[in-house]
Amino acid sequence: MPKTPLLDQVHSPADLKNKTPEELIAICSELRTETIDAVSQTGGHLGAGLGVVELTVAIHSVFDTPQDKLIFDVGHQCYPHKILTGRRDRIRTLRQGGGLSGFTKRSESEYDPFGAAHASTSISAGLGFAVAADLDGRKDNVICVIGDGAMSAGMAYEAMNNAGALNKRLIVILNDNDMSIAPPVGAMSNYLSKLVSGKPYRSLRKLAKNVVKPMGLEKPVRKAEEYARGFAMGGTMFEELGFYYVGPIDGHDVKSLVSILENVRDTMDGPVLIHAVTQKGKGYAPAENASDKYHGVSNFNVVTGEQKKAKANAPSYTSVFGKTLTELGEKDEKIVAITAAMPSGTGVSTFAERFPERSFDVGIAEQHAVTFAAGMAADGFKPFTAIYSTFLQRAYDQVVHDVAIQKLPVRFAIDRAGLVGADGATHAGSFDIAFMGNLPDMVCMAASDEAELARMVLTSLEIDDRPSAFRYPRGEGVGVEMPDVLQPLEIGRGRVIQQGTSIALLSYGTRLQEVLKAAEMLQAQGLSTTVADARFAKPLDHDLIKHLSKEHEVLVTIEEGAVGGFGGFTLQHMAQHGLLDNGLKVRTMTLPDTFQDHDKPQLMYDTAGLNAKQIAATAIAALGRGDVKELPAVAG
Ligand SMILES: Cc1ncc(C[n+]2csc(CCOP(=O)(O)OP(=O)(O)O)c2C)c(N)n1
Ligand SMILES: CC(=O)[C@@H](O)[C@H](O)COP(=O)(O)O
Ligand SMILES: [Mg+2]
Repeated sequence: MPKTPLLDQVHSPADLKNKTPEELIAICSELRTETIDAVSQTGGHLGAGLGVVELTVAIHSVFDTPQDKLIFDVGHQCYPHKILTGRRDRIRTLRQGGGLSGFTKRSESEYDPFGAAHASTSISAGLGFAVAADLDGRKDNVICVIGDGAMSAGMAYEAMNNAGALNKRLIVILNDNDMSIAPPVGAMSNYLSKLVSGKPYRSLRKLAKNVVKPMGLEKPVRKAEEYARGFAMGGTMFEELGFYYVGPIDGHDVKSLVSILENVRDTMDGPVLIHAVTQKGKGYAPAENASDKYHGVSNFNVVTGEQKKAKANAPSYTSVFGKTLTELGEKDEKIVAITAAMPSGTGVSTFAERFPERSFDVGIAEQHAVTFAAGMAADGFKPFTAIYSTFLQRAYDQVVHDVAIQKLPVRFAIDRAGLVGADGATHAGSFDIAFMGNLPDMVCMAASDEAELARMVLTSLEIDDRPSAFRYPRGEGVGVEMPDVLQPLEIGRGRVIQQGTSIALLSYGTRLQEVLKAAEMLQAQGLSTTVADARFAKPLDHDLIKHLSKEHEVLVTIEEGAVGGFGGFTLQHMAQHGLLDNGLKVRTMTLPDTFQDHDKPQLMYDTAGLNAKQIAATAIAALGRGDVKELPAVAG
């Protein structure tokens, strides 16, 4: 454990009050060391937190949190904040089962007034707090810390548009480190760079003049001054939106930060945007020098920065998607790939290396990504929109209104389907089976292994008269052999993997491996078991379902998705076609109807009851035969 004598005396933000600038600088240094040491043991998001150490210390020393509300956008940069707000003793449990969340979370601390993990929500939430305080007659300060990447999303502008009009007391700190997960993209990013490069950091003296004075002026005079100042600055978009713009300032100069924040706190009467320039990974050489600035890391050696990555036994699903799409792209010039700020996370980067002109990183803008794809599809292109399941939630109206209703052939590559582990409930890909499967004309597939995924990419390419989607999980494939020549799947046809007579296990997605293990357990009990891979949740394979229903005593569906998904679709079909009328025992195994906290995926699936033993136990319990020993429904 690093030596941190000053930080050891900080038990809550109150202990940061009345410190000298020199003491605050020393605390920042210790806080940085402590953050690095903790994440070296737990893994997690490191670069972003290192970039906001000074901001975090300055904010907590100036404002009265938790009465004043500090809202971190995304929340992946909040580890230093957790250390300062009474959670230091658990900081080495970050992202571990039962431990601290890797994001801000209301249930974890009163210092986390608003939970996050998806980007660009902070200004909206902050404005909500500001208005609530105002309506209650309280003078709380509300401080939102939002990154330049998160500033690319429409929600941030919707919020600023509203905030500028409402003119409430709201402080937005734009943490501009010129990085998203990948290098930031878009005109806004270029604009911020121009703002930063066009002016040296504003000195404290100049800022004092520019911040304190105008804020003390009467409103009409202040307006005139703002215009004049806007011209001097070249005019900032933020000012046009009704924010008082302060910056650019050095986000690592804790002394200046404290002065500026005090000024803003004591003089503002409307929305203020403080443009702080920071460095992602600041103060830790391996992070500063890494191309991804250590955005997300596994455990690592603090001295060398070397990350301890487990050896891969099979290619990841993401890489199989990226590689397959690139191969298909060689033969079909109409294929285009779209990512919303996750080029490497989705494997679109592989396609982009080969076809830069046909790849589009649109920034953190899932809604736009989907409608942008719809536009291209309407004009004869074949867009693959690769978005994590959890982030696709944000673009649901675009999926419905811009794609599905117009029956446009947008292909949705839904990565991170199912439970994702350490990122927890906010990132779980739980809902897409249900929310995509209930859309007319949508073709929905789930890969059970990496070879199946490759075939689904091709199948999706060939579906050119309506939208289609295929889902696959985070992490490694199963290690199956990849086909030399890809064959598309027949739409709406599943496959029987092993034929039995008593129990039918109908799997949708990568639980198939657990289902096969469950089948072995059942066979060992003398229960003849059929295993089928549904492949499609829409259209359902009616013949397969009929066969399974008619030829077995028990039918169990298994999926890595929330209630109302594949099992629900299957049950509804069976009910409407009389397949439930003859005593068949049906069980649907889904994720539980709860938001599951972070843990190792295998353990989360245990809690969800979706591992092999639990599948076998469910089938046996449904069978209800006295001569068959019931299995305990615990770890598979
Ligand atoms: C809606 C949504 N899309 C994508 C992501 C994935 N994501 C997490 S952090 C991040 C980059 C954020 O960049 P920025 O706001 O600049 O913060 P920094 O990491 O640079 O501090 C992205 C794209 C997300 N959390 N939410
Ligand atoms: C904070 C965030 O949303 C991302 O950084 C996310 O943690 C990435 O997850 P993967 O590691 O699955 O790409
Ligand atoms: Mg950034």
